[in-house]
Amino acid sequence: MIYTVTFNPSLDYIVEVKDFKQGVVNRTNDEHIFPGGKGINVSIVLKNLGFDSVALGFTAGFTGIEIEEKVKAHGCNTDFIRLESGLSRINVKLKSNEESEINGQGPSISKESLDKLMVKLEALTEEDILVLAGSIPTSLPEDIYENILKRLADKNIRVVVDATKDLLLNVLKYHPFLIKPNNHELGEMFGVTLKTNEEIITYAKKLKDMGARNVLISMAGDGAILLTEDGREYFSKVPKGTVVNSVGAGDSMVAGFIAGFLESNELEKAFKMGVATGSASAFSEELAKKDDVLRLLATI
Ligand SMILES: Nc1ncnc2c1ncn2[C@@H]1O[C@H](COP(=O)(O)OP(=O)(O)OP(=O)(O)O)[C@@H](O)[C@H]1O
Ligand SMILES: O=P(O)(O)OC[C@@]1(O)O[C@H](CO)[C@@H](O)[C@@H]1O
Repeated sequence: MIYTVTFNPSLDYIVEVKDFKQGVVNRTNDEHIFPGGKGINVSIVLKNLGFDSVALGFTAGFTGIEIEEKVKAHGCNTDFIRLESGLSRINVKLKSNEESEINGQGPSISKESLDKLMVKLEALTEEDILVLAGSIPTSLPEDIYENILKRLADKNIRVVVDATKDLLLNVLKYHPFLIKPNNHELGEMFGVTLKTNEEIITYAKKLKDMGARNVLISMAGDGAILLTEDGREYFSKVPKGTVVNSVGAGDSMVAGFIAGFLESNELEKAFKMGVATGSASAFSEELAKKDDVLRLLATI
């Protein structure tokens, strides 16, 4: 089974405002509320591609109940831990001349609740895939992903991590099967600005040297790069199309990669499927649907 963990789920409030102006009352032209958080997005897209998963994580308050209902409405299995207090966050995604995001901090997670998650994770076996994705609420220590992988280290679970900075760097010694920073996040990790594909490959190799098995670098409309554990390097352009909503495109890429790998057992095919799925999400209001993914896959 595939398990996704979202420490900090959200309701994503996507609002479109023509010519947004600061300091005045703006009115929306269009608005949507989607369940969000990176692991949840991975679970939804996996389902759209025909793969079951279990969405794990923490929810709180009425927003948490709504998130869980919406995730279930997509046909996903959920096993969230309900927190005693607080509210799952509402993340605002403002689409105007530019795209801006305001992501909330999320509720506090107590030690008891964290222990409940660990019990669930310790039941995983080498047959399973674990996806750890997204930020963690400020109440949790920065080494939480690292601690999870440390405790699961002898289980041979294939782990996918989509996180930034130290949250990602600290897990590399546990040899995650796949990591997927974007090119900007990769630069931030090393305190540099990366401009060319050669520079990006140089720094992606450092992540491999630090322990990652396969490193997938997304570069939005500029393409994607995969470095595989057996030393191969792939570059792919992305399909052409109109970007409608890029929220969750990176998570969709992760889901597409996992689906492609489970279908073919081939990293190159997984890579292409990842790119097609990321773009299918970017080109639609909601997350990628299978028909769109297959149509784009044929062009890669
Ligand atoms: N302008 C675009 N044109 C085509 N495909 C795109 C575009 N932007 C994103 N994508 C698709 O989505 C994938 C992931 O994009 P991106 O690099 O923006 O990830 P990300 O920064 O993790 O995204 P997010 O945080 O918004 O989920 C790309 O590899 C590509 O397949
Ligand atoms: O604050 P985080 O956890 O880094 O990111 C959360 C988030 O921006 O990521 C998803 C898109 O990738 C959205 O559904 C969600 O709102």
